Amino acid sequence: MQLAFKLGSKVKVMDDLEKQAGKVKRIAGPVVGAVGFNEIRLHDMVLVGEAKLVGEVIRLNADQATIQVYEDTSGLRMDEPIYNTGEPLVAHLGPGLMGQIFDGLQRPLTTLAKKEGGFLGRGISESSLAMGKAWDFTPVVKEGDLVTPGTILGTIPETQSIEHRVMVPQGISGRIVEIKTGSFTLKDHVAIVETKNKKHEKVFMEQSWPVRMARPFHKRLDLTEPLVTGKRVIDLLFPIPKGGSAIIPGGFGTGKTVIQQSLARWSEVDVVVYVGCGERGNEMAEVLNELPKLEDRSSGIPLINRTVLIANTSNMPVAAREASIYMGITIGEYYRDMGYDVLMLADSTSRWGEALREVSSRLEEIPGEEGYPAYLASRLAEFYERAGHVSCLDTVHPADEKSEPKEKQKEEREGSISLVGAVSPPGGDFSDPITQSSMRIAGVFWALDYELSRRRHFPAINWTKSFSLVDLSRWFLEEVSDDYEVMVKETENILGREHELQQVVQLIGQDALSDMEREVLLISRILREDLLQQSAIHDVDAFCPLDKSYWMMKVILHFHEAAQEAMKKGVSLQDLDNAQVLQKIARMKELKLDNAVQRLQYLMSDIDTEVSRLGEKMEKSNA
Ligand SMILES: Nc1ncnc2c1ncn2[C@@H]1O[C@H](COP(=O)(O)OP(=O)(O)OP(=O)(O)O)[C@@H](O)[C@H]1O
Repeated sequence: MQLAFKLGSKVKVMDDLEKQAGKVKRIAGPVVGAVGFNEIRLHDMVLVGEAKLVGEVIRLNADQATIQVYEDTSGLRMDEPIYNTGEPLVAHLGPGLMGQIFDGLQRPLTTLAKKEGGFLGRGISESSLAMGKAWDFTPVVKEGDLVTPGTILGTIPETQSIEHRVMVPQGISGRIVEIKTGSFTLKDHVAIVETKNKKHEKVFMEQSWPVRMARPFHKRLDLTEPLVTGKRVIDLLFPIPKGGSAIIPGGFGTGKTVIQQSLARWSEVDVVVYVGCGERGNEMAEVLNELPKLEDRSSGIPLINRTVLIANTSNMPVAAREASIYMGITIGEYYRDMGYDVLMLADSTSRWGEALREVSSRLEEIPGEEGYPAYLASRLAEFYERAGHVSCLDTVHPADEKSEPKEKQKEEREGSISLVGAVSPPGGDFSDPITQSSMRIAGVFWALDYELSRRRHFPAINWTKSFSLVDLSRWFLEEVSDDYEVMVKETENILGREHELQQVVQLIGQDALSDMEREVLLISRILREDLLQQSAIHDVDAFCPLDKSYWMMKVILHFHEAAQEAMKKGVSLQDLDNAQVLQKIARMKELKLDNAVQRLQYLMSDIDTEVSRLGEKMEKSNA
């Protein structure tokens, strides 16, 4: 019997594989035990049963293989065959990824939905990338050039926003003996490389990579530049560096999804990979419906042109959630290797951890904290460590510039992948193992607060519980202002003082505070309401550039300074609280971006004028 299956871009005829098929001997939900393989390796991808459900070997024990099945195993019977593909689970990487919606196994959901109708059955196979589509390839190397893995051979206009850079895959290096130009499909080769031992290797526009393995790069670079998100509370107080990782833990309805969506829309990155992992179907449907409609801030081009979506809802088999995270990061790394800044969003890593827990319990492993496997922390670390700012693998060494010193020939190509993982701890309790383990690994922690979200303070990032461990002060100093750090420290101090003073008020009452202390409460309220609160749906305020954020903070602190000076001279807190400029401060958020900084600078002098008028008024009434 001839069987064929299609996964990724490959169609495999299974004649030979059938001879070495194993047999189902144990079924426990998504975990299947099998025997009878001639040859099988850990992490080999297998097709289970007559339905050819996709699975992966996760344990080998004498002649027994344990398989994690990524599809629903209902109806699977004992002794059904299991075919070993002999390959690990790979991501198929090439033009056509942008704008796609995949499942965790990189099956293109939109194409399948058109083909199969609304409901997708089991064992469906479909090419991840459109194999028949023609792409315009323009070479950037010429015959005779020496190339190594990672060298860019040519470019393809993949979408309006992304120029796809075709790279030499791993394992091929040598001299270009043929380079094509024109329109080709993924089945056509675009170059031929003659290797050291005179073998001619064809290079295609598509390559594959095992999802569980990090893609290689030349070297890791320091994290020195912030990833500007346009969210004031993040950019000013808890910045994430380009190539860094952050977690957003938060209870039900605290705004995890809204933050992730606005990060996708507004962050200064070239490519976004959004992995919806184990979220409710209707929530995921909302994301899938809304993201494609959004437009890019600067270019106005639909966001979907630079976004890849991976959808894995809570009603899909748990094991597939595990794969979706790795699939997402591998696609992200591929674009990083082209020299892009990539942002990967995972919503939510808790659901991913739950999948690990479920599979681990079916494997009868000794449970760790709260039933999670003992390797939870190391798996999370492996995942977050794939974030980074890197110098990409080798670039071109033109044949005709042999005399140039080697360093000169190498043009450095840098790329970054920043990771943001939402965590949904049960009951919003941050002591759960996933929040705790992720917190230890990620350098940035944006703690979402139920109380703040209940008071409609969005983004509900709690400023006392959140942190950013990365020092980006030098960049801010050079790129924004030399008093940037002082301003941020002062803002943090005032917010911290408010917390202490509130505790005093709760214990002893308002009367226990001096006027100077009440002024601190006034300023902290202004900081909270007029600086940190920022609606994700406001026309102007949804995105706040760094210079506007800085000047807004500076204006408030300038008022604070002026108010304190005036109070020392006898101006009352009540007069300051009623100052006209406070209304202007409250409307700073709405200032249009084109002249916001200038208007904020004028506001600084308005503050001086009004506060000194209050001083004069007070002197007159005293006289
Ligand atoms: N930055 C924001 N600006 C304005 N409104 C917001 C913001 N963040 C959250 N909200 C409001 O809070 C609601 C809940 O947010 P969201 O769905 O993101 O929470 P969640 O934490 O993802 O919830 P779940 O636990 O259900 O996944 C939103 O529908 C919106 O009304």
